[in-house]
Amino acid sequence: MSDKAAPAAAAGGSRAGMKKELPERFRDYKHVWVLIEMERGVVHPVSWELLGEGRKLADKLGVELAGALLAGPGDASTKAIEEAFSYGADLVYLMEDPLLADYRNQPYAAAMTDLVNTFKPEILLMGATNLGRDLAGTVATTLATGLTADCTELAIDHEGSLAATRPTFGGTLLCTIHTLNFRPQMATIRPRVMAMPEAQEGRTGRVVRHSLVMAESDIITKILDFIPDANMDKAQLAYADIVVAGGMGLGRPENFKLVTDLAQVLGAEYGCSRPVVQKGWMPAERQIGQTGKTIRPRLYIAAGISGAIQHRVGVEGSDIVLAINTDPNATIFEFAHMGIVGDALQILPALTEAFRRRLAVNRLAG
Ligand SMILES: Cc1cc2nc3c(=O)[nH]c(=O)nc-3n(C[C@H](O)[C@H](O)[C@H](O)COP(=O)(O)OP(=O)(O)OC[C@H]3O[C@@H](n4cnc5c(N)ncnc54)[C@H](O)[C@@H]3O)c2cc1C
Repeated sequence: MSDKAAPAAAAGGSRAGMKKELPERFRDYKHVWVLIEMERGVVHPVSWELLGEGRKLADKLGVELAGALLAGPGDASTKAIEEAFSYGADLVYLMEDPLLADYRNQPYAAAMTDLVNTFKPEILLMGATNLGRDLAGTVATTLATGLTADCTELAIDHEGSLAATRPTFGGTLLCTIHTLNFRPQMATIRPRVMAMPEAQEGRTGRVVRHSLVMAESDIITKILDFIPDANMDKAQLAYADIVVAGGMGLGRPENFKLVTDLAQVLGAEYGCSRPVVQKGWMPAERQIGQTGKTIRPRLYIAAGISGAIQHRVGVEGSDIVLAINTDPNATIFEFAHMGIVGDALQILPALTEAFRRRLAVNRLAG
């Protein structure tokens, strides 16, 4: 690692093979950037997912991939930087300042805007998290650039523009927005939509330090206290190893206890399909699918869920999908890895009991 500034462009000839020549005013804009979102020393995993995706975009453009890390002094930045390199970053732009220790829109937006104006990223990606959504809007407005929010897919089109896909009209359509005429081209991306990249141990890169020019007296918000986030379970659902979900096939709200019982025995998170939320049987943060959470667990158990496309897009990154459905022709069996044709009201409690016994035996066996 070094504190030297980055070279002007990556080796490999930038924009090779792209059809459109860039306007003169865009010539200085290089690199694909990802915000490494860190709060209280903990990096949000969406940052690594975006570095994995950013790597593909940067390779397509023939430019470098950078992480932008805003942190308070001693916020475990060294570990975060090493991880960023291992997940594909060539360099990390680091701003360390006491004003960046905890997220506040004003200093974070000032820091990000200054970094962008100084180092000119071509593409800037952030997670569609609470922090990312709040920050990206302010940064895009300040920079007078376009922002495609809540994306589910990213690509580089034949002109070398970012092509960012997101649901629109309440999820009834997917639209792809091409942002060739903006710099930086900004997008927020939903957690878990992109696969987690393989870490390459020992991979290293450069660190470029930059200072924040701001005083506490410039900031209109003050942090008085921290209150635990009542919605933390949302994040846990998206990143859970095992998820058990129920759909309309469960018939009545009381029957969702069969889902939560199995989830509890397996140490899993639980979720549901959209009509279940619309009926008020489960809270909205438990909805899985195109207009809910995207999940990528090792095991997804779907009980009484038909497998409509809007549900499927939220679960198809799961390693194993186990479907329980009375209808042998249900769509979910087209993409499930394992299926049980039968009544979920009987099968769920049977699975819960079987797992309970097995886990008890395992515990006794040490
Ligand atoms: C714009 C838009 C966005 C959407 N976004 C989402 C989204 O994010 N997530 C989402 O899930 N949906 C979403 N939907 C809705 C989606 O199209 C489906 O309507 C929904 O997924 C169906 O939910 P379901 O499978 O629970 O219910 P149903 O389609 O009613 O399916 C119930 C299933 O249960 C089975 N069944 C019945 N009884 C039993 C039993 N005793 N045991 C086992 N199986 C049984 C049936 O055979 C059937 O397959 C969206 C729709 C639109 C238009």
